Amino acid sequence: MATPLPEALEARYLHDYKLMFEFAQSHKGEALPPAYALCTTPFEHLTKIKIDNLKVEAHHRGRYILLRTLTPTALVAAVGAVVEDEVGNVLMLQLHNQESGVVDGAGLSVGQVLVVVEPYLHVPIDGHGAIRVDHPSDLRVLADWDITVPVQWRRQVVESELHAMQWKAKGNEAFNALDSRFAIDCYTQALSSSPSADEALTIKLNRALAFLRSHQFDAALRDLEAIPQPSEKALFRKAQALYHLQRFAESCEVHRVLAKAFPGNTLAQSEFARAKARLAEQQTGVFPFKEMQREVTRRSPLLLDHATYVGPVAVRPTPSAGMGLFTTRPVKAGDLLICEKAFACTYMGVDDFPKSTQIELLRLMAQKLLKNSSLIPGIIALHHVGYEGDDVREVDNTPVVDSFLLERIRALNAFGGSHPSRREMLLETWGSDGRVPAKTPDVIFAALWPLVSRINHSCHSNAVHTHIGDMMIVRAARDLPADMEVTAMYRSVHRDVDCLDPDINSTPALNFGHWGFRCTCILCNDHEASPAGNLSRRRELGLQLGFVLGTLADRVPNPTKLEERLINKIASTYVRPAAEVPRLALEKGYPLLARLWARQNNPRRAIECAVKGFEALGYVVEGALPPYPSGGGGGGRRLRVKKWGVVTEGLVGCWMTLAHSYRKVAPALAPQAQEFAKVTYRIVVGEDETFAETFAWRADLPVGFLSPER
Ligand SMILES: C[S@@+](CC[C@H](N)C(=O)[O-])C[C@H]1O[C@@H](n2cnc3c(N)ncnc32)[C@H](O)[C@@H]1O
Repeated sequence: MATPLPEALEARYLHDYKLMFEFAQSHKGEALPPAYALCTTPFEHLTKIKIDNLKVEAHHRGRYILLRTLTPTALVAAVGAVVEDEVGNVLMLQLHNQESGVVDGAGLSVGQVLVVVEPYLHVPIDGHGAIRVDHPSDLRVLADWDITVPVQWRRQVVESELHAMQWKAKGNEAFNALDSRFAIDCYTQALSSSPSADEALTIKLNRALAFLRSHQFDAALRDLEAIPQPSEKALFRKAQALYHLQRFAESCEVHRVLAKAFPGNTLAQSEFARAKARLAEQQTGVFPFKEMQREVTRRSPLLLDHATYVGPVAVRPTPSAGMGLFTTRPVKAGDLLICEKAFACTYMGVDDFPKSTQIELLRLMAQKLLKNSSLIPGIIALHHVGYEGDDVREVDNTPVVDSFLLERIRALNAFGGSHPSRREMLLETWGSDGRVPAKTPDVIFAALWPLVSRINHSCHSNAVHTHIGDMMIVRAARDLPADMEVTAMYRSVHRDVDCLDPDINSTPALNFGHWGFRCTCILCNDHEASPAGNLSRRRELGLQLGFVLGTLADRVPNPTKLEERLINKIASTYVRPAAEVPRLALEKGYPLLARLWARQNNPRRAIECAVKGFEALGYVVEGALPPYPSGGGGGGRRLRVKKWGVVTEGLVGCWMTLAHSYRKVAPALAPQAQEFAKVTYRIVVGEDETFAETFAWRADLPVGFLSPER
């Protein structure tokens, strides 16, 4: 018989429950404990231990502890619950990286029986002690009928002789009550209660649906593939499982069979269309970018339903930076190299506890892998120098994954950020004058894009990654030959004023410590070779220029000699030519001056400044400066970027200013300049489908849209 929780202890539980929240507060933001191995010993070889025998900060290898929750689980920093052992000793349980069923909503209910294998009693310096479970597979949530559950802890009477179909009915009931975990347990019990062949098929079909709902797509497929002559439902569910595993070609194959056999299934038709759309994206790299941009201003969380496209790139070893990404054929500036759906992605409000996105991302990664072990090899192969972990994939016939290994992978490979890339670009071009979509929420995201994570860093990168929701887009930032290593910028150290301060004991190149490398790009090398006096002067003048330009931008433009003098002084702090070492300190100066001259109706000065702006960032632009052919036809004059420099958000507006000014003095060059604005926009925003609508706004301004026909 089930025993109720002892009433006499109620007051104490309440006290402990309160304690739990205090405990959670004291663990908030606590770093991970030292890495420890997950339990790889089969359960049958473990022996039981009680709370009283646990030693502080010890991992009790070869042991397990049987616990019952006295409170519901609650999520504060980690998931916590008060638990007791069989003799009524009480302790906190602190769970990490567990599935949503444990984390969300009601979590684990009161009276749930659990096993923690090889328990670890962790006592942080200033906090309360707890059995801490970092590896999700070290926690086993027991079904009521599990033989390990003591009789007095059983919550319901389970007749030992239920028939398969009675278990199935129980499973259906749980499924309808949205308890997928319990439903799966019941169906599994049904399958081991000697069902007839036909009954087994129905049970598997039902269990597959419960697996689908709890995102266990591998397990759903296993059940469905065991059905010899798949029914309409079986085919539909199989197509769904394959879709969610991003196996779109196979999903379409199954849909084709389904459509032929059951042409009247309209839901299947629309799902088939969805799978075909994903397959087309995967194969062609053509995405509905405009719609995606619209979606991310409307939706939260910003998770999009799209495929991953791998363009002309491949992962290969590099001479000194581990693996890297290389082009497989020549590409042009702006070409799409990758458009990747995140493996896992989490968003939080900017005011949330800053570490929580990282903690949640780790949990999502762990859960996705545990639920779909076919994905484990691809993720654990990612860069993780510094922690090896055990290479055990399965214990007691259940997939396992080392949380500390995943944490290392997260730390070295995941990206985080705030604004969507388009918003960054809009802010850069228009400032905060209302052009930024008002509804775009301020969020912090953290996500893992496994293929993009193979790209190594360079401060002068030849590719740019941008994102729309959880889709990461990588485009070439200059023309690249075949077999060239693709690089991207992890962190913009050369724009960070603090990094440029020679008095502070940091140089840009050293700012990659967390990733374990020292950057040797041309910018970092030049920075280290530059006299300290030049660097401090550059920083000081840069701050002055920022201030002057900031005030100018807000009022009626009136460029003066002051800005030009400051810009020239900054230029003189660089020793090597800009075509070799781009001058990032001048990133904003010339483009803004160009814009101001254009507003002053002085196109020639505007063109001069815009071109200087490109040159300062390492560009070699041909055909841009006078003399221009007379007669307005342009005489076949071509504007040509002979060499691309650093691609920045601000340069889109600079190209538009150039186009605006050409309209007055060399009209044939205007559309050409605008085309370069579009390529630059494509690189820094990820797509150019929203280019026209962005620049149609305030067409009268020097950075407004020009050609009415576009
Ligand atoms: C996101 S991973 C990049 C892919 C990684 N090279 C791999 O083997 O999968 C980041 C790691 O790559 C290496 N790395 C990235 N950029 C580098 C650079 N410029 N120089 C040396 N190592 C670099 C560092 O070990 C860094 O921790």
